[in-house]
Amino acid sequence: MSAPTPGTTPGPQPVLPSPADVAVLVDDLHVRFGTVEAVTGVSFAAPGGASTALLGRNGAGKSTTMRVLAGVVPPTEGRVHVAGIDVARDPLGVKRAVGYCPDVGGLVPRATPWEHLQLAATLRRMTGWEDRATHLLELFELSGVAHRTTTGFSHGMGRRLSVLLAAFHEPDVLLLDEPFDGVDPTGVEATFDVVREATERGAAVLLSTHLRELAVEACSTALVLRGGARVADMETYDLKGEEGARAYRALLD
Ligand SMILES: Nc1ncnc2c1ncn2[C@@H]1O[C@H](COP(=O)(O)OP(=O)(O)OP(=O)(O)O)[C@@H](O)[C@H]1O
Repeated sequence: MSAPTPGTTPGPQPVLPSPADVAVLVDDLHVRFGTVEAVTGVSFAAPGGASTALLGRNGAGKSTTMRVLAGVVPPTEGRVHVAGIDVARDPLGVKRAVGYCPDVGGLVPRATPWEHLQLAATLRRMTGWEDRATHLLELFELSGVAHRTTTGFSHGMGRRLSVLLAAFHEPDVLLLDEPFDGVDPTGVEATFDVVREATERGAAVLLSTHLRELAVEACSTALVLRGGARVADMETYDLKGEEGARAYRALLD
């Protein structure tokens, strides 16, 4: 991966591997909503066993890109393969293959966390899932509310449950959109654990956030978006500390 000098225009688009060789392949993705061009020709590849942060300001196109990867929003143009599946041809197959924590919503208000897990296990025909469910509820400190409906959950509790549900079935591609939004330090640490566990078993993790420091902690590489376009593709090491903060600001301005 390469990073352009901060403040300059990005270099040429990356040379992309074959979809069979990577967990996620995005080739010249465009997404338009009427006259709004949310994503304007983004290309990147994400391998299994690695975590990639999608960084950028509000409106940069992060969530739209994540929705395409989750099979929720179709690409207007471009080629997108997730876990070997073409999202335009088989969005349902993609939905089955990934674990997706959307930036908002996704929870059933009248269901408890345990019922969410039961439902996910049933839909995915999982057996022997109870120990993992119990472990994850403890990790995210949700054991005490496992049998309470999510209606009265705080924003942070809902976010923690959404991350937990995305990771529950150990997907080959884990998509976390703004997992740290409003989440306390315990939830942040639990999310780091889930990302580490996923990459250690060979999954690809894509994590969208505008929080540079947490992206550095959670991910090994970063894709920086601005105005729907890719402006850098770099090691998160280069975004560390004061120098990293300056480099990041230069990419956004
Ligand atoms: N369904 C939609 N209809 C119209 N415009 C949309 C829609 N979804 C996204 N957009 C527009 O596309 C652009 C990119 O939005 P997106 O949500 O992908 O950005 P983001 O980087 O995730 O921002 P944030 O950090 O605020 O979540 C914005 O201009 C947004 O208003």
